[in-house]
Amino acid sequence: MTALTSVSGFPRIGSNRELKKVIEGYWKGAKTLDDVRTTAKQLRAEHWKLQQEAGIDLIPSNDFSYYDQMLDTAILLGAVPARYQRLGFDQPEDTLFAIGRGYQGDKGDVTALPMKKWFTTNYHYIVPEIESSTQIHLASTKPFDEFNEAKALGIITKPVLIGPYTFLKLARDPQAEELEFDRGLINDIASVYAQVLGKFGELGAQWVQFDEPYLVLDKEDGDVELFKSLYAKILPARGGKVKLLLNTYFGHIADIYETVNLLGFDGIGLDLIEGKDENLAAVDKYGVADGTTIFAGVVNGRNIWRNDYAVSLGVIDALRTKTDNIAVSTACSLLHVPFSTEGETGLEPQVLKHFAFAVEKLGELHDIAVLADQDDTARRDVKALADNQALFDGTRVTPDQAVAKRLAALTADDFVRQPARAERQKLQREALGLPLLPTTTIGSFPQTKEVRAERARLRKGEITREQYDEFIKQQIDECIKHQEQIGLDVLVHGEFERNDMVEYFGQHLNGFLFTKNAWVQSYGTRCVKPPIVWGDVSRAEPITVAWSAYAQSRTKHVMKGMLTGPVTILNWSWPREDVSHELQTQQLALAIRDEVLDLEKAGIKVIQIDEAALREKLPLRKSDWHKKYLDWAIPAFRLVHSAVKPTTQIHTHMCYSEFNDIIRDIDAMDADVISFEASRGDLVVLDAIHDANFETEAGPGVYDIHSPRIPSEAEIEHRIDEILAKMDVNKVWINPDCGLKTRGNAETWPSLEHMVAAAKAVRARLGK
Ligand SMILES: CN1c2c(nc(N)[nH]c2=O)NC[C@@H]1CNc1ccc(C(=O)N[C@@H](CCC(=O)N[C@@H](CCC(=O)N[C@@H](CCC(=O)O)C(=O)O)C(=O)O)C(=O)O)cc1
Ligand SMILES: N[C@@H](CCS)C(=O)O
Ligand SMILES: [Zn+2]
Repeated sequence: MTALTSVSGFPRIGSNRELKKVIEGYWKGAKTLDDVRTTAKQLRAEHWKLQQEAGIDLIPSNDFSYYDQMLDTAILLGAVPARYQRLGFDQPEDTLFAIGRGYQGDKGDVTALPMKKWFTTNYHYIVPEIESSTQIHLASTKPFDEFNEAKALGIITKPVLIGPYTFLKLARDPQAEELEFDRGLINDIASVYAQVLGKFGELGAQWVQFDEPYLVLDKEDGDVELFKSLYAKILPARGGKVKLLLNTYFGHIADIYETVNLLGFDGIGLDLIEGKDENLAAVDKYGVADGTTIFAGVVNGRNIWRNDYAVSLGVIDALRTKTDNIAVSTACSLLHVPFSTEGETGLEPQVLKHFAFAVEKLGELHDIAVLADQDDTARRDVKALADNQALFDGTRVTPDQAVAKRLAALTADDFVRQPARAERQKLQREALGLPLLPTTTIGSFPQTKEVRAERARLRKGEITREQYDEFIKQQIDECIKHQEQIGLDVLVHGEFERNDMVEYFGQHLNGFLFTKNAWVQSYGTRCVKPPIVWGDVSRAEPITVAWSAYAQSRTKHVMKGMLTGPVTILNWSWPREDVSHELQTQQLALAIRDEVLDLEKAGIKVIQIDEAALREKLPLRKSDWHKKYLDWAIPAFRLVHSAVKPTTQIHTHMCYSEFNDIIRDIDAMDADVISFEASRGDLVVLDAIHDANFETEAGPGVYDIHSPRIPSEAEIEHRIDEILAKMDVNKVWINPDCGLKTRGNAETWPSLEHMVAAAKAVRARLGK
């Protein structure tokens, strides 16, 4: 019998981002809630049928979400903060959207719940709040409704839920530093999950999947106990009717595998891509309990490349020495890959044959499962295996010798900027003549419908490049005029010419390929279309120089150049798998270094090199931080800027501020200034800045740009005071959290006006 095939989760946004379009249409008043529900139902049916046709045995349900699966879980558990319930919406979707994106209208004024990165992905989840008054209970029928919906189509799905351990570890108590896992909360949560299992048993589900990616992180005191107490209560609820798959991904669970194995789950999902060696070693050491099926995650849910069947079969053969109960699975949800390669007519067939998006990965699961049950001799006759092997024989691209030569010629000095930072900071203060507490922004200004529409017209050939450039220049002019009017100190051009901060750079570099439609959900309805690293990377032409030079020519103020750094370009692209990330990042670093030096030549005195994704891709296990990442990521950043003049001020930006543990590594980037997000946790980062004697000047964001809310001047002044209590006033910059591209002009300008006024008020109080 062929091994079972299982999919952890499927993209829900739709082959043509139908879900995004209908929901955004609803928000604008152009679509009704019925339209949203109808599209959602059609998408679910379409996705289930696609998987059925591909021969998948365990097809997920409840992987669909209007906004985010973590938010759905909070709603399922009754963890909806009172302020959203008080809005009193009739329709549950309206409450859900208010939690996800905030609400300002006749029913009230609430900010959204905060978002965070979903482990090391570019997907953001909503961070649930559990207040002491929260009564955890089974509060929604969504998972059951979707199961029944599929059942009515003749498909018995495998419902998927975020597991209780991961939910609790990611939730927070708004009134406390840390969520207290007291017995009551653990019992209440476990009891809801037990009810869910029982109910699925009654409805006729055969398998239910609980996702516990948090198990791949290092364990803190009490974590293993928490996990065991939760599941000791949940597992008996199977009642012999339904099987429970404990699914893990984004790494290995070697440190808890023995415990998990002893608990008697019906299935254990292991990531055999990112956690391959450690997970295989754990299975080898502790074996597999009788009655447990290993869900072998061999099909990568985070890349776009074809699976190497020989490697996957090698993994399955190794597992077979321990158990015959194996299901072939995706290593994580396919949420993180684009929908299908169909329609990517811009790519040569010779290139496209190397790609597998979500739909193509279904075929791979099926092929691997069929091959897994054959011996070596029989496998040799299978065409699918021979065709697959051919993809991995030989070299795909001709190496670029010039790039290799340039890298080989680098010396240790190329990674060190001279003179030392303290000396540079003095020289820059004199050269730039900025006031105390200088004000600036992170780079982008609102990417309005008008800006995007003009770019769409250029793409369709409806306007010429000259007309488009003229339009962008007008946008820059207006943006500069406004910035001057409100009195910002360091100006930006606004990034109007960019579709995205990574795709745009890829479009100007050799070695990249682009898709038409390979969108991946980033948060809510927002998607990204990462470019693909196909060959060796070098700069094809100056990328931003003309725009920055134009902008500088329009003002007497300092105009900040705006670049994306090498680590972020790689992390938000689809990287090659035939060469290391380190090498690809170095190639990118040289390309961006060329751009930095050209900007300097063009008279740009302040250059920001965004490394928004540097913190995000920090390995999940601390033991991997340095040897697997920081030891090459930080030097790559230094390579980008080491050759500039002492008076050229280098800024960097990170959207994520949880870098207390790597504060010295951030300082070792040797930037002159860093700006970063400053939501709730950041007071802690300010302590770290203080304690570590952080050398880099810093701009902890003084207001949250993810919300349309306009912060008052007093509020920002208070925030600046909080910052000054922890930092040397001579090293503080005043800026928002992140770029303003997703905001509207209506809220952007008053917010910035308040920010500048607050900075001036504090300066006046300090007598400066
Ligand atoms: C800073 N962030 C970024 C991340 N990752 C990136 N790669 N880029 C980032 O900026 N990660 C963390 C954060 C938060 N994440 C995001 C992600 C996505 C957006 C966003 O605004 N996305 C847009 C799409 C952006 C884009 O590529 N726009 C194109 C047009 C694309 C399009 O839909 N075109 C239409 C036609 C145009 C029209 O008429 O409107 C079409 O093809 O049908 C462009 O500008 O040219 C989104 O809408 O999802 C923000 C933060
Ligand atoms: N310069 C970019 C950084 C975003 S992380 C922007 O302002 O949008
Ligand atoms: Zn940012």
